[in-house]
Amino acid sequence: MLEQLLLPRVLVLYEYGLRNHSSASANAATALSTEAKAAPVPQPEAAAGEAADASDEEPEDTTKATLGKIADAILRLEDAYVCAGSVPTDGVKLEILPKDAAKGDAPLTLSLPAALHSADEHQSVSAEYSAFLAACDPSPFGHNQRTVFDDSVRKAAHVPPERILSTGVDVEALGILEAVRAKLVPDAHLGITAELLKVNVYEEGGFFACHRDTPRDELAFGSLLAFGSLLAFGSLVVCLLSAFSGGQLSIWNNMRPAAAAAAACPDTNKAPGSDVPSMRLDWGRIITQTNAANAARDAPLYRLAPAARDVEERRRCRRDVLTRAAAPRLQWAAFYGHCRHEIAPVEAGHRVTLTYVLRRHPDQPGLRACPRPAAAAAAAAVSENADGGNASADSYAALSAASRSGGHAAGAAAAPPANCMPRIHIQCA
Ligand SMILES: O=C(O)CCC(=O)C(=O)O
Ligand SMILES: [Fe+2]
Repeated sequence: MLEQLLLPRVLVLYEYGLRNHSSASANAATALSTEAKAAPVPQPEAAAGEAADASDEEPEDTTKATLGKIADAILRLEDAYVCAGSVPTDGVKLEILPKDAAKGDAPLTLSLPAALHSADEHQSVSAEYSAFLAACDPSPFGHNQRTVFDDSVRKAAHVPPERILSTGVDVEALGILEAVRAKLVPDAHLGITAELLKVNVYEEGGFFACHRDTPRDELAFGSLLAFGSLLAFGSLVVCLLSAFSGGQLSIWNNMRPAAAAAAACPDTNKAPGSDVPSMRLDWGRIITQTNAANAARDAPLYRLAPAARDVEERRRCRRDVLTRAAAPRLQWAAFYGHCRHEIAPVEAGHRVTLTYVLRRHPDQPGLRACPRPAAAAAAAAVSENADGGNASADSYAALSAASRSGGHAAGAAAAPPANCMPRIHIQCA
C-alpha cells in the first residue's frame, strides 16, 4: 500500500530531476519548518485542493498530501535548481570545421570579443564572422520523440559537436563547474562533468520558445540505479562575448501548472504567461554596458552589431555596441532538467552560446564514468529540447555523443578503465 502511495510521488520527483539531489529531503524539512513559521505561503493548485479536504482524508490521503507538500516545498527552493554567474576571460577562440569538410581543410575560427582597432581589422572580423555563420546548421528541436524544424518555436543556428574542434572555454579551469556543483549538487563530492552539445547562434530575430531540455541518459537510469546516482541532471549555458541586444534568457524553476500548460501548447508557447521566471538574464545588456563603462579606455572594441532594420536603431546599436571594453566576462547559467526556459527574440547583433549537459559523478569510491567513443558522435543525430517532458528518441541518440570538455573535441576513443560505469549506446536509425 505504501508503495502505491510513494511510487507516483517518487516518479514526480524523478521527473523533476530530484533523483540527483540527495540533499533535497534535508532541504525540504527546513523548508517545511520555515513555512510553518512564516505568513501563509501560496500553495500550488493541487496541494491546496488536497489540503481543503484534509478533514475527510483517509490516512493514506494524508500521507499523499504530506508528500505532495514536501515535493512543492522542495521545488520552492529555487536557489537549489537555477544558478548563474560570470568569470573574467581574456577572450575565446572558437575553432570549427566547415560543413562537409574534407580531410586537410583548414578550420574556421571566430575570436570573441573581436578587437576592432582599425577599419582593416573590422573588415577581417566581418569576413571571419560571415564564414563562421555560413558553417552553422539550422537548429531543430525534439518534439513528441521526433526531431523537427519549426521557426515558430526555435529560430537559431548551431554547430554540432562533431565539427567543434575547440571552444577556448574550459569550464572546469574557469571554476564554472565547481560553482555549479556547489550550488546545484552540493552532495556530489566527486564533482560534475559538462559535455559540450553545441555552439548556438541567434541572429537578429532569432529566439527559442519556452521549453525543457531533452532528458539525457533516460535509458541508463534503470540499469544504473543499483550503483547510486550518475547521469545528467541539468544544462549549462555559457554566453560568448559577441555583442547583441534582446535575447534574454528566462528560466522557471517551478512554473505554475496553468502557465506550464500554455507553454507546452505550440500556439501559445511564445508567451509562457504571467508566471514570473526564477531568473531573467539579459546578457546582451551586460556586454553592452561593460562596453559603455569602458568607453573612455584604450581597450579593444567589441564587434559592431550588424544591421538592425531601422536606421535610427542601427545608429543606436552602433553607438551602444561599438565601444571600448576592458575586462570582458563570460556569463553562464545552469539549471536542472525540469526547469522551463526561453530565449526572447534577439533585436540586434549575434547571441553566441555554448550549451552543455551536466552530469554528476557516481558516488561510489573508485567508480568513474566511462569515456564515450568519439566515433559514435558523428552517427548520433544530436537533437535538443523536447517540450512537455517527453523523453525523445533523440535523447537516446545523444547518449552516444562523444564526451567533450573544455575546448577540445574527443580524439580516438580511449579504452574504458576497468572500474568504470557501464554505459548504454543506442544507435538510432
Ligand atoms: O542559448 C541559450 O541560452 C540556451 C539554448 C537552449 O535553451 C538550448 O539549446 O536548449
Ligand atoms: Fe534549452
